[in-house]
Amino acid sequence: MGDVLQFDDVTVRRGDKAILDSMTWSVEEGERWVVLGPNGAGKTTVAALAAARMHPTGGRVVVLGEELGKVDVFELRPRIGLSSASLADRIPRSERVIDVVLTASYGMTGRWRESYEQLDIGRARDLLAAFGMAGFSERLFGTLSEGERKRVQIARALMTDPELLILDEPGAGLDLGGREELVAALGELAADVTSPVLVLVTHHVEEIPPGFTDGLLLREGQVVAAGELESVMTPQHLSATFGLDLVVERHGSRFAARALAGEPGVHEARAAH
Ligand SMILES: Nc1ncnc2c1ncn2[C@@H]1O[C@H](COP(=O)(O)OP(=O)(O)OP(=O)(O)O)[C@@H](O)[C@H]1O
Repeated sequence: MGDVLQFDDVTVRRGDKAILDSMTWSVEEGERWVVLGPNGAGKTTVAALAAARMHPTGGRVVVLGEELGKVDVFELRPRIGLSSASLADRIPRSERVIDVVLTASYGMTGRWRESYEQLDIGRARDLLAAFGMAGFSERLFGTLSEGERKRVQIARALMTDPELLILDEPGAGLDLGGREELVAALGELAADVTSPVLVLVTHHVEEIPPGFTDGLLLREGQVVAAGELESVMTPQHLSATFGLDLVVERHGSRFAARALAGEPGVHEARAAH
């Protein structure tokens, strides 16, 4: 039984389609998960369930010890940090960066706690600095680059000091430098024992930060593999997940994948095994 997340036989239906199909998954304290799969695999659906933003059609979802459907989600949500494209779309472009981060804590308390004002501002500044955004506090959110916005969103998601942090495609739309900066920042977060449990949704194995411990591979609403990254990140599992023959390489703490097709040298190397 996962202390942090427990999905038992979870199904989500939309019309006559099961976008998640009998999914079982456990997440424990201290783990750092990556949820990997192609477009339409059900990753965002998993993230929305884990963040208590959606209820399952069937089965049981337990988040931080509370079963969805039996808990007031408005009490549960402040314990979960979420960064996603749909939440980002709701951030006013005219809001100052420091306020984007600070308003996460208003959401938690539902009111402005005068006596905590300086503490909150200090925390927001520290979080922005941790994600390389120290000089951006007074800028308007709408004037930031895509990569800068992603980093502000993660700082915002951490503002309430959540027990669980869910990042749905934080690397989407970033250039190579932006991606590498994000991966490094998430690697630092993963290495910090005081960090919340992390769940990172991505399409790309190259975006898995160092220090991530576990992987959930999804295809068409079903689990292809789940467990320790070492055992999950095989060419067989990833090929089944993405529906094409893949070569998977590990360089230190990072992964890379590419299609086997058009790689005769690789074919020969594999045939020789
Ligand atoms: N409200 C809905 N009605 C019908 N189908 C839906 C609905 N929401 C999601 N789906 C479908 O469910 C499937 C899974 O969607 P989901 O967004 O969870 O996938 P994903 O793995 O996050 O995809 P992507 O990588 O493209 O963001 C998709 O085929 C999507 O079209």
